[in-house]
Formats: sequence, structure tokens, C-alpha cells
Amino acid sequence: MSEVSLRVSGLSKDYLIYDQPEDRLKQMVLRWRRYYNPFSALRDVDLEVVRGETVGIVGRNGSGKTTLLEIIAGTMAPTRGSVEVFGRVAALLGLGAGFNPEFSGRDNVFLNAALLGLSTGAIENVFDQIAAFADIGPFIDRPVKTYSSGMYARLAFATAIHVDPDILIVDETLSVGDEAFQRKCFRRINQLKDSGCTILFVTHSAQTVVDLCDRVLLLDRGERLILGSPRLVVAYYQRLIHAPEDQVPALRGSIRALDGHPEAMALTRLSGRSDPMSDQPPAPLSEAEETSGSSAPKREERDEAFFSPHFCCESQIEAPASGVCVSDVHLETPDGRRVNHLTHEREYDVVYRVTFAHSLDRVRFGMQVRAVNGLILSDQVSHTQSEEGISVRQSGETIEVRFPIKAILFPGTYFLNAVVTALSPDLKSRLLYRLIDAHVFRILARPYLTAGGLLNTQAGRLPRVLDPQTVV
Ligand SMILES: Nc1ncnc2c1ncn2[C@@H]1O[C@H](COP(=O)(O)OP(=O)(O)OP(=O)(O)O)[C@@H](O)[C@H]1O
Repeated sequence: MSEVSLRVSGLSKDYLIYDQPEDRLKQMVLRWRRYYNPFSALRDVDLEVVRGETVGIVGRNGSGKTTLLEIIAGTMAPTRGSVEVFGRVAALLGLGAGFNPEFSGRDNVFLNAALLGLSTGAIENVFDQIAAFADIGPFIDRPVKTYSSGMYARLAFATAIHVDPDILIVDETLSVGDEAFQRKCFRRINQLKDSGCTILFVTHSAQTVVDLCDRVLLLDRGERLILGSPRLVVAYYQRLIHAPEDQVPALRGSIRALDGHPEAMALTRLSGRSDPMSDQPPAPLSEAEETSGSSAPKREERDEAFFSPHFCCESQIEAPASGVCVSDVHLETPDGRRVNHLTHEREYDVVYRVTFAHSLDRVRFGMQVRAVNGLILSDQVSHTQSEEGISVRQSGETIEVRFPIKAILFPGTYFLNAVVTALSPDLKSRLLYRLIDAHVFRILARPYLTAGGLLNTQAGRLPRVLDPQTVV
């Protein structure tokens, strides 16, 4: 039996919401009347985590994630229910929480580590490692109130991971650090994982959850909807975020029905034969399917692609526009439906319109797919080197450009660039127009995937794990 690291039972947190500040006073005096509205930030949540497990907590804004972590960390009292933690808890909750702004970074490290039960000698032994990890130079001896949010995050994280915690609680703190620091933190979190530290992790990043966690808890409106395998829960979480409001109650009900179902916790590959985006619990595997490890998975999938108007790009950059304008960059399914959430491995069209202010010869069009970090993953052009391109004869003419693509990228967020060039008489390509981050799209998480990264290099056959005795 695995050793329990923390146990949460029937945890609830209620707030009394007063519309007016004076209502609070009235309530104290006129006790027989009610001047508040009760609000449950957390309702009857159960959670048991075993030693060495990394559990991610996801949920829409205001779903109770931080409240749950704060109660587990002991910085907030529950209204009902209990929390049992077995070991030293280091928590990174909110920026600078636990830091005294008037004290220097050095003093705060000593103060925090002492509160976590480290002796002065033990803190002195690890202080240089903490300062090196935080890497904030002379700021370590300046008051914390002069720190940037990134410096806060660096020092808080460095302190938490060097106090030898049994349970580490992280609430999105990493997202404020720069990329290099985030990478360093993830490396360290993985080392802590390997050494048996239990980790609770709140994030809005589906990729981080899938990369780091063993199990994921989905909270919604203060309630536990499901605790299960990362890919499965993330798929439901994304579905919940984008569901129209009138469909949310039914969706919540169907996710909840899966909680505790063995399939929700099954290995990703095994749980993947059913469709996580449908509102039905996954059907059990047939005996034939379970034993046919070498054949291609037979998935009867609908195209789950959909359009969310809330998901749009805020980083568009327009480069030289010499009488050329690109508009309405979007993605369509083969039957012409606009989408910005795509199903893995399906085919779509990247579509945009180009309007020309004057006539032009030998015009070509391009489309690029970029990763979040700017890396160009695909660069398609409308004409080959030996082709002339098109000629535009009339001013005000508008042309529609379509690039068929296959969504072989793994679940994540990607951007599209649109490019228009013209071939000059000396056959050199001249940039007319480029719209960077013209459109953003997501590839939806699919629980059947047994690989990660950027591109799907998986063949049509399932991975096989052979018993050494059968290998001759
Ligand atoms: N002191 C408070 N008084 C009243 N309501 C509160 C208080 N603190 C939190 N809440 C409410 O409790 C609910 C849960 O808040 P919590 O911060 O735990 O959500 P969350 O899932 O962490 O949200 P986010 O993803 O936006 O950080 C929210 O609706 C919030 O408005």
C-alpha cells in the first residue's frame, strides 16, 4: 500500500457576501435578520494523495483552486471538513505571500525557512544554494518591497525547494518568471518528484499538467468534478471552458459520473479508445481490443473542432503593406465551418483574403504555422520556384487564398502568419506584406495519445511492451 501524504475530507469554505460595507455592522447588531448572501468557494471536497505523487489542480476562474491549496497549506481555515498532512509543507501561494516587504531577501529566507522548522544552522548550510538558484544578485540584501514580480517568484521558489519539503504546493508562481527560470524550476520540480516529494500544482496550462502530473483534479464552482489521468481530465477541462453556458450543467453531470470510474484513472493508452469529448463515460475495453496491442487503434471519432469567440490573438504585427492588405485569416473544416479548436490529425483549410490597391504581377502567397516560442513549424507557399504566381489586373481586386493543412501537431496553442510576396524581374522574391500572429488556434487534447512534443511521429500501430520472457 502506498503511504498517504495528504488527506482532505469533506472540505468546505463558505463566505458571507455583504453588498454594502454597512451591512456587516447591521448584521452584528440585528442578528435575527440576514444582511448577507452565503457563498460556497469550496463544497465537500475529498482528495487523497500518496507520497511522491504529483497532482495537478485545474478549473475555471473562481473554481476554488487557490482556496483548496491555502487550506491545505494551513494559511486559511476551512468552514467544514478536515485536512491531514504528513510531513513538511512548503507552499508557493501568490506572489510574496509569506514575505515581509520591509525585510531584505536574505532575512526573509531565514524567516521563512525557520517557520518551516529549519534550524539556523540548517538554513545557513543551504542559504548559498538558495541565493544561487534565485540569482537576483545584490537584490538579495535589499528590501523585498523593491523587487519585481519575477524576483519575488525566484526567491520564493528557491526558498521553498531548498527546505527539503515533503509536500510542495505551487500555485501558478512559475508563470511570472522568465522562460529560462521556468525551465530551471521544472527541472528542479522533477528532481523533487524523483526524490519522493509530493507536489500539488495549480495551473491553467494544459501542457504543464500533462507534462508534470500523475493525476489531475478538476474543480468547478467549488466542487470536485473528477480526479483522473492528466490527458483525460484536461480534455474535459477544455471542453468545460468552451461549453456554451446552457450546456454546462449537463456536461458537469457527465464528467462527475466518471469520477471514480476505473477508466478515468486507467493509463492514457487504455482509456483512449473512447472519446473523452463525448458526454458519455468511456466504454469498457473489449477483450479483443485489450489483447490486440499491435493493431492500430480503431477510433470512431467525430470531428470535435469548434470555434470559441473568446480565443483570439492579441499579438498581431503587420509588416510592410505596399498596397496589399490581408484580412479575415481563419481556419475552416472541409465542409466550411469556422473553427479555432482543432481535432488532432484532421484536415482543415487555412483561409485568408488579400485585397490589392493596384495591379501586380507574379504574386505568391504564403502561410506559416508558429509555436508559442516563435519557432516556425511549417512554411507553405502557393507556387513552386518555377511557377510564375498570379497577376492582379484591377485595383481593389480581392483574392481568396486556401492552404489545406493536416493537424499533425500535438495538443497545444499555435499561431498562423500570412505572407504575400512578388517575384521581381531578376526572379528574387520581394516581400509585399506579412501579418504575424494573424490567427491563433489550439489542437485539442486527446487522451489516446501516448506521445508528446510538437509533432506526431507515431505510426498507426500502438506501442508494445514485451515481457522479457517472451523476447528470445
Ligand atoms: N475573501 C473572500 N470573500 C468572498 N469570496 C471569496 C474570497 N476569496 C475568494 N472568494 C471567492 O471564492 C471563489 C474561489 O476563489 P479561488 O481564488 O479559490 O478560485 P481559483 O480557482 O483559484 O480562481 P483563479 O483561477 O481565478 O485564480 C471565487 O469565486 C472567489 O471570488
